[in-house]
Amino acid sequence: MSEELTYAEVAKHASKKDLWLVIHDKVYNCTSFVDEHPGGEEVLLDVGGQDATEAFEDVGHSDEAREILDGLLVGDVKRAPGDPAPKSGATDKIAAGPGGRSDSGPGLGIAMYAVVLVGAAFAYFGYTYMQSQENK
Ligand code: HEM
Repeated sequence: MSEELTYAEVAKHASKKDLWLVIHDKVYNCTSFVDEHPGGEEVLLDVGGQDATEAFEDVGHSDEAREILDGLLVGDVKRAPGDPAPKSGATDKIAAGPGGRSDSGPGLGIAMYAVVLVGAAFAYFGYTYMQSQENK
């Protein structure tokens, strides 16, 4: 038998001493696990009282991690209209880490080429201008 909890109810449990997470529409009480989490307490606190489905899945947690989840189950979440959609939370920061930064790499590369080209063009025209002045 599992309890049905509203989103508003889950949102009340967002502190380190009382931490619930929603993953795949199920509510987990992670209070006892915060200190043991191999990924650190910070990421769990970031998504405390919220939907952590995306954050949890983005990391690609092992089956072992999923077994731990089973032991923390409190109940099912009952979504009401206007409840927040699943969000990625802390994973944004992780995605923007070494892997995420490479995404902006190609864009920056093109910008760098443009700067070099424009610089070279200025240098060329400046040089020819000075030459023409000298020849006067
Ligand atoms: C109650 C929910 C969670 C449980 C039971 C859990 C459990 C675990 C476990 C057992 C590991 C070790 C690696 C593995 O077995 O996959 C791990 C690693 C990790 N977890 Fe979680 N996790 C939870 C939620 C989250 C959330 C919401 C995030 C948010 C981003 C997160 C981020 C990470 C990261 C970044 C690692 C990698 C740590 C490393 O390899 O240095 N976890 N987690």
